[in-house]
Amino acid sequence: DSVGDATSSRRSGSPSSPPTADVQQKIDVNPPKGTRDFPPEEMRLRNWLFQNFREVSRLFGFEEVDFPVLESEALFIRKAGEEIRDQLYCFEDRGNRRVALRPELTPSLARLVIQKGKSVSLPLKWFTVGQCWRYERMTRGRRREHYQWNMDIVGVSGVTAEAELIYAIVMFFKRLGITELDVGFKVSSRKVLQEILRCYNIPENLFGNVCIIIDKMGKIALDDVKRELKSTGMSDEAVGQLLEVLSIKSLAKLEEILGSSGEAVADLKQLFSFAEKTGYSEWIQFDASVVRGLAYYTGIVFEGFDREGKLRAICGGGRYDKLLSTFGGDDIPACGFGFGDAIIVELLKEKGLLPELSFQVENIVCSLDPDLQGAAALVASILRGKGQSVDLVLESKPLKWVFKRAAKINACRLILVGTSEWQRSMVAVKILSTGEQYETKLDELD
Ligand SMILES: OCc1cccc(Br)n1
Repeated sequence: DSVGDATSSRRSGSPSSPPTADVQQKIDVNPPKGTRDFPPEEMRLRNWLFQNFREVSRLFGFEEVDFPVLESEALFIRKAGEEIRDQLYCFEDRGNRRVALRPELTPSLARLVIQKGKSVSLPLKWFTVGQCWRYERMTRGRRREHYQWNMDIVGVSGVTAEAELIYAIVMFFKRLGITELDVGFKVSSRKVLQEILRCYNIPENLFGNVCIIIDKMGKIALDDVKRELKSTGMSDEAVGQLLEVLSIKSLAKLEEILGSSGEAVADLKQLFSFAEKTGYSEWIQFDASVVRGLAYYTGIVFEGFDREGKLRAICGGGRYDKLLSTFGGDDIPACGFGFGDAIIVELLKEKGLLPELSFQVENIVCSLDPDLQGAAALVASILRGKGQSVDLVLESKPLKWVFKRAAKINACRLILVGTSEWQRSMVAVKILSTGEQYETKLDELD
């Protein structure tokens, strides 16, 4: 119906004004605030990064999926006061539907899993790399879009799933030359919070809100965190005890406080044991203050951080066992993570690990005689048919211009279609790195 809308507005709306002869007011050539263009050099880096996302996902046996950037707004409306809600890029479309540019990918994944229902066998291991949006007041000058790599495991209730996800990210870091001396993962479980809140008879329905408030620790003043916690109805004592537990950095200490019978300690001990056995325990550490800022996490949560503390969280994820059922789906356990494309590039720059990615074309083909432009196109198509890249010079240009362009596009070979050679079904070849040149029959050109 959007086409109809467009047409109807043209039919009923203002007639398009005839093209004016004078030069139009120059348009703003910058992309919208908070968004980025990807010119060739930036696009090469982005493709390199995404290729690494995809290769790690392949190594772990995950299948690629994708969803619309535009989703029903309802998918992201959660009561718990999350930042992601405040910054939702949402609007009413021409069909009077409330829609939003997705701020994250997990709700879309949950929607698709429910939609697929019994037609998909569990466990599902899906990954995606997708652009996500937030409408943030530009006062903070932050981006409004980024690309996120997500890996999700649906249908596995044990922490082997979280261990697998964290290990996938460890392998990704290793591929890029980032080591455990550069980054680490803070790991905790929302069940720690749950067990504390139960001790203080805090109602379960406040759980999400309390998590969101705690996630602000370190981002807003501690007194403001305390005030927000009290505003949920928590007593001073409960707030004090909660903050005390959240400062715990050792699993042994946590076990002293919570005992060893609870699920929180059991899950975390198992996760650390898997990390030990898989060989990445030096990458992870327990930190009770990690809760993550999304209301739907129910168990293990983790976030990647740079040990120099210069950057915001590099990635983050956790278990969200109730998300599918809150959407009306079955009660299926799930966990996953999101990994943004911007912070990692800042880290790579910091560490001097940005790759050198140059553009290269194998052949530049040109004819010096305008009557042989067609012949040059034939030579190009023969080479392309053999899987070789060709920059075909499309206008009659002096040889000096051709050599300059050959250097610019990093061409390996220059193929010249000249009048005398062509009459003998030959072309001239120049290897640009060595200067070696020779003639060859067209059908022997390889
Ligand atoms: O990490 C939160 C987020 C979501 C959407 C867009 C951007 Br930029 N950042």
